[in-house]
Amino acid sequence: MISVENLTKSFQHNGSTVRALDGVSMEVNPGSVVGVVGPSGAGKSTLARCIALLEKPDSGAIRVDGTDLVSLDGKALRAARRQIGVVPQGDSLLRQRTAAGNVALPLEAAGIGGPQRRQRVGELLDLVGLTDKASVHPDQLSGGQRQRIAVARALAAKPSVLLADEPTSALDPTTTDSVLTVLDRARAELGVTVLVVTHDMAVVRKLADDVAVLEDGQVVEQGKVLDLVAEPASRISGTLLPETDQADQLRPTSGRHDVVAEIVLVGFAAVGALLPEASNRFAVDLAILGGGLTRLGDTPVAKFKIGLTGERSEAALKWMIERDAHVRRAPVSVDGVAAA
Ligand SMILES: Nc1ncnc2c1ncn2[C@@H]1O[C@H](COP(=O)(O)OP(=O)(O)OP(=O)(O)O)[C@@H](O)[C@H]1O
Repeated sequence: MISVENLTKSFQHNGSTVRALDGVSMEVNPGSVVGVVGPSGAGKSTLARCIALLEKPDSGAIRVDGTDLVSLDGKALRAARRQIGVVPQGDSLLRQRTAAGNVALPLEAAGIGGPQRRQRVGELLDLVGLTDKASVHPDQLSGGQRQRIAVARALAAKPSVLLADEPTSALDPTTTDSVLTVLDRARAELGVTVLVVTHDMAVVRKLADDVAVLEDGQVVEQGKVLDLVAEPASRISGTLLPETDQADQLRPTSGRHDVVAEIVLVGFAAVGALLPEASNRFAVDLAILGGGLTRLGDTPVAKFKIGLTGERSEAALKWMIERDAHVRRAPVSVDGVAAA
């Protein structure tokens, strides 16, 4: 478990103080993929650099299994750094070295030689799906392939945490997917905890179990992605789920309903069965007025604006809430007609 506690970090810039981290606390569960998101300048990279022990915070603690890494120096600090593999922002491979040579770098630094090194490099190239590119130089690789080699290099010293700073920036969606697949494999096959700093919500959508949203150096939201999307007021919900109002514009004839509500359904069972079952069980007509279905990781998640018509509409809605549907009521006007 990594626990970041009340981290602060300021920089002097043109005579003024920039507070890059302003009391950041977060918990990272072992073996999870955590997305750190937020606008440009929010402090994401500074947080990543502090966790990677490349930057010393002004105050606060970074505990890994109870040990505060901020207080370490010398040999203990170098040993702690090896526990954290870093995929730096941008193109970080050495041009004059082959793909295999780049992956081998941390092993050389650790004094691992000969057959052991060759075997480990082979395993890592296999993990990132680039065995056939072992003797190719970075210039002959695509942007996505270069990033996958950077991931392999970051994993070479068998770290327990992999930290990737904007690993998919400047990549097209297909190439982004290939890099995300590699990060997912690192977690699944090596049990590595993955922390991804990104401004790209597609990364959170496809990969992250947990997310922390940074703004002006502070964490303004954090938690499990599937929990946060169910909270209507969460920022994550607003960005990751289909927009119900926009879809409404395509369907202007929402008409009169006894109850109008916005509903979030998480998981196959809820998405597939809850609405038809409620309609049947309570003999209500159920219209979908907007919204849609998406996937977060492997989990289907739906957000619909629904209109219920029939005497037992309220009971149907209550029944769905009891079965873990997350419901927000639409404003209802005085004559009982739901405002569209
Ligand atoms: N070495 C530095 N010297 C001076 N200011 C810095 C330094 N590093 C970061 N900052 C400032 O700290 C703030 C946070 O920067 P940081 O790079 O951590 O944000 P970010 O969320 O990663 O942004 P981006 O998405 O644009 O990379 C910004 O105002 C930035 O200008």
